[in-house]
Amino acid sequence: MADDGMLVNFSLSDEIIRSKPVFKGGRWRDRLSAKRSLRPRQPKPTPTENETSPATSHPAEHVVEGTGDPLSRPRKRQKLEPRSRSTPKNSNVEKEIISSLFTYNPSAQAPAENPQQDEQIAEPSNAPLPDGIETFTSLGLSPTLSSHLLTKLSLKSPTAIQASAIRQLLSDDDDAFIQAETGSGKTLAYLLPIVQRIMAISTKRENSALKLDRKAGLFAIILSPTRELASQISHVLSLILARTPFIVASTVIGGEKLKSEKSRLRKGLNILVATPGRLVDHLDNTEVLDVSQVRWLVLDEGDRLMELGFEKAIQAIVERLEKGNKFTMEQTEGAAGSLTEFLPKRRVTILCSATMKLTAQRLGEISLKDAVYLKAEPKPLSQTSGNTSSEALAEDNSEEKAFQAPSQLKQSYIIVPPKQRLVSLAALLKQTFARRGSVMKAIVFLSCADSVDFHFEVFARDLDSTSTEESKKIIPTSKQSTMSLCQSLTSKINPGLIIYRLHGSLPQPVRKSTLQAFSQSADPAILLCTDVASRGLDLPNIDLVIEYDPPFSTDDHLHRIGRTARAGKAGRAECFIMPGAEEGYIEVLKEGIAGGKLIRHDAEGILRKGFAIDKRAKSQKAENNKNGADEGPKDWEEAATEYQLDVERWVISDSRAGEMARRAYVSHVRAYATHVSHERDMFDVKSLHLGHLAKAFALRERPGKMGRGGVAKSSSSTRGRKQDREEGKRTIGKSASKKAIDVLATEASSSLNRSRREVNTDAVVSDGKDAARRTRVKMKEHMAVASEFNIG
Ligand SMILES: Nc1ncnc2c1ncn2[C@@H]1O[C@H](COP(=O)(O)OP(=O)(O)OP(=O)(O)O)[C@@H](O)[C@H]1O
Repeated sequence: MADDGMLVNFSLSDEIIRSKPVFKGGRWRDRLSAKRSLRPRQPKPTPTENETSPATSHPAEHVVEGTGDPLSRPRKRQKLEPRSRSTPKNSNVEKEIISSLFTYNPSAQAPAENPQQDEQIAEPSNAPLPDGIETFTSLGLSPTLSSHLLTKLSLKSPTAIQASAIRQLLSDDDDAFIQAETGSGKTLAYLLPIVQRIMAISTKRENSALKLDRKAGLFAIILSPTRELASQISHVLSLILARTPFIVASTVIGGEKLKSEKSRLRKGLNILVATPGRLVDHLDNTEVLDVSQVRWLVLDEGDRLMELGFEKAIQAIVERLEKGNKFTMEQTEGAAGSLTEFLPKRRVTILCSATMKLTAQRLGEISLKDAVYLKAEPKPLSQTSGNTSSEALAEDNSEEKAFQAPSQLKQSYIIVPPKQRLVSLAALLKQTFARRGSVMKAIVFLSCADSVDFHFEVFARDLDSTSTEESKKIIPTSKQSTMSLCQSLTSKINPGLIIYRLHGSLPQPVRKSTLQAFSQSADPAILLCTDVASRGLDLPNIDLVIEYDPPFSTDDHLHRIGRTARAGKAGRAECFIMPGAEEGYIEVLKEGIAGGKLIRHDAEGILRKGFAIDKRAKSQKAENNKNGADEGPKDWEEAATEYQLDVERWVISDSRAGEMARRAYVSHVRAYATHVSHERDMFDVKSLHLGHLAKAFALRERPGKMGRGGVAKSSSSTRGRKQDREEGKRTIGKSASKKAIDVLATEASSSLNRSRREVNTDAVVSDGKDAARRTRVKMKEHMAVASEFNIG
């Protein structure tokens, strides 16, 4: 198999090399063949510098692996690793042969677009309405609540979706389907009318037979797909309820002992924010949880609830509420002076989603009855509500509008060949944070937890010149840490850059504190994360979202980029695309753009800017040159190469780093195989150039063993290592590697299907304590998988 520019470097340690065995006895022919079988194979002669092909990459010559005839490829150019800053000039260290970042890269097929597009920014589409159109009071909220929103939350006027939802939910008891862009204020759109109507009881309580307090009954349940989102909703709720301490809200979302949740439920509460699995658990096992008075069931991030396999759990919850609801229309109608006079006469279900997917529609079918479809549009408000959800869905589908992002969000993509991915990400981040104050926070989405961990270490790594002892004292880097100084990207101008990591495999308290620290950070900060942070999270001041690994579905893309440009603010999003089939995704990205245009960037431009050698560095180099010291990089290409080599050396010399890199690589390839089926022609794991991709993980060879377990075991025994190496060799062959990918793809999808099935069935069918405990354990296990791979 041609390795296409990647050379395999096996270095055998002394342990591996044994003394030659002596063969005695038997026939001489047998002894000879035994000796031969132990003799290592002679490597193919390496071409000399003179024999190598020219360094230039010619698009016409390039053959993408798996699609062309390897024999017709140009011969590989081998590059001798340039001396690093830390390598003395006269060192005797053997020069390594490595593949160059800038040769044999596939070229983009998409034509370059007009660079002037950068200038265009559309009017915000998710901002609060301009003064004078609507106020919270004009929508029917009490002056007390409205003035609280203004003084404590600085909310002057509602957004379009809030205007239509608040008016509807205050005056009618119909079910509702709220669909609006990310960052358009959907949380307050459903919370405010609920709180207003519960508060109304207290204002009239002189007339009422009952007193409104935590024991008065549980009136609203809000379901969220993730704990993070549930905590956020609960936080917003606590802000709104700050002036009404007699209304009590709480959460049951797991991550703490069931006992403490039970004791909170026992004390009584009026609004409950929950994750579906945990709520089912309590409905089954916590007798004090009385749902007989529940008037509102909110399903936030409806499509995500379905994607994570909560359909059966939600069905079970809906059934329990129907069975448990003691109040009837007759009881509540005309019950003047009673507590329930101001509450809905029937249970109202509200489904919320930024995307209109079939899954959300299915959830609507099982939970909504004749729902009103509420949508924020630039149409007059009178036209935005009033449709039934089914009419509206039909209308929406006929438009075939998959999704739309906020119009002021500046969206771009960058075409990066696989070998240059790591340096391009580094360059983009360097460039982004080059000026203090230009960008405060950026989120980088990656495909899997292992990749997040690896890249966190890459960027947090201490490079000789950029970190001071003083700064290291402030934020130490430890193996367990989710936060560190971003030492390999900091510049003298922006020395306080901090990097965070977040994924579903971290313990819940760590996830919570990491998000909190990132949100509250006054310093510029980068969050590396999986899709666990893509839904519903409202993190302040996110200026840039980078999709380093493309999303697993277009909906995920919308939610990821929706972490910026919230509530009318500006924001930028950049999606990494590899040349070739992935370029088909550009058209999909264009579909999601309401105003403005999709901007194209190329790796070269980003690398040029990110690794530009400034004047000061140039004069320093000249000085070094005079003194006979290392010259350092001459231009951006060398600087980028040096950055790459530095990471590669670290991965080679530090066994832990090597293991992380291999794990990240294998997990990434596995995750790549889980793209939704209708997008797999663009994201086909079988068309990945595995050798080039390895370079993006600072690996000079692709990890050989990609089957079960993913990474070659680091066995300490010589036999084990040899065996691993041999197995590795086997998978390096073309057909073997294809097989390995097939295995990965099958493993990934079957494990996800299994997770989904088990979550679906076990979450609900839990009879007895043991079954419930088993369910919890399984849910926990599988939801971690689900959230990482983002089941579509
Ligand atoms: N009327 C308003 N005026 C100004 N800011 C608002 C208003 N309503 C909400 N916001 C702010 O907008 C941000 C986004 O709100 P929210 O998280 O509810 O959006 P969302 O529509 O649920 O987004 P997503 O779909 O991503 O979950 C929050 O920071 C919130 O404080």
